Amino acid sequence: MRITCTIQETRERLAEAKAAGKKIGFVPTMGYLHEGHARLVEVAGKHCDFVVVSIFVNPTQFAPGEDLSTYPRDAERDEALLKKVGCQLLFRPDEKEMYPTPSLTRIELPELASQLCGKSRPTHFQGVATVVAKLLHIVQPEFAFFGMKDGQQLAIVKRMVEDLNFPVQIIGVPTVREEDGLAKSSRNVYLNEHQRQTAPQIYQALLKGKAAIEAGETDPNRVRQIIYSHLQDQPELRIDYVEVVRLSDLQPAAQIEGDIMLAVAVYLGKARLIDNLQLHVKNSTSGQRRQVLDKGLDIL
Ligand SMILES: Nc1ncnc2c1ncn2[C@@H]1O[C@H](COP(=O)(O)OP(=O)(O)OP(=O)(O)O)[C@@H](O)[C@H]1O
Ligand SMILES: CC(C)(CO)[C@@H](O)C(=O)[O-]
Ligand code: BAL
Repeated sequence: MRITCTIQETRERLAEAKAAGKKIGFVPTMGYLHEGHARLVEVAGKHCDFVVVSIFVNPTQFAPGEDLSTYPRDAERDEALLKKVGCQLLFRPDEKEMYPTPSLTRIELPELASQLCGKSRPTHFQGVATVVAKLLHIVQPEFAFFGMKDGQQLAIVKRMVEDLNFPVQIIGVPTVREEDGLAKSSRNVYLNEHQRQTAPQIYQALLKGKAAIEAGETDPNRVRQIIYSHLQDQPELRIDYVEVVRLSDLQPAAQIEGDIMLAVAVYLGKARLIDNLQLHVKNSTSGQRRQVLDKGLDIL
């Protein structure tokens, strides 16, 4: 695995790979890697023959008062994990390399970015979209891989790429979970033992919402209420939001039909945790049971 810290050297390595006919897959991350990231790299490796991972804790997606300065970092462990899972190039720029001067260009998708996490993190997705655009321009991959755990981020990146005709296909990868259902996340390290025991209730709440849909619930507000009250029963959790939205535009779903997302954000101790279920619901027309499918890996 090669490691680059500059954009120029990254481009040189990529030019060599492209000249050798390699198909480039890209996995952008903020480091402190876990099995969720490893899965993205493995999926990328199955479909591409040169996998690039970036590690950059992007300051512009953190608001003042958020956890930029305490965001967990472990460069050596990250390097070892990436070598094991088959990354060919690790791009690890510092802030000066990515922002030699403050960026005066910003990419905004206000209709998508103001929903869900955007209500408590109003500048977050502008930072994400802009840095992802920069990274995609630097790496110019054929495929880029993002986790479905960050469902709003995935929807925003997909839409940006479509609207601005980036020559890349964005692939969503299903959420990797701990055995007890908690979505793997770098921020889980903020949880103390007791909070860690409570955290799987987030997934349990989402599963209750899904079970209600499977049992025939047709009212999105009722599904939302079921998830909400399960979370409310957990004394340590503070709910940021519970929403049932359409995946296409992240607007509240008017009905339980088609591609929808049950999405949750909670505060638990020092951590703000998000999770979601992305479902495809096919309502029956002639008395058959409704079909509720988990949306899987995007078809490549
Ligand atoms: N459990 C997971 N399963 C699948 N993909 C994941 C998982 N966790 C993170 N990812 C994906 O890895 C990529 C990099 O994410 P990031 O480095 O922010 O990790 P994270 O664990 O989500 O961190 P954070 O705790 O800040 O949310 C994103 O595309 C994200 O969706
Ligand atoms: C996509 C990303 C690397 C942009 O900084 C970040 O938001 C993340 O790790 O999900
Ligand atoms: N994976 C999301 C990055 C963030 O919360 O800043």
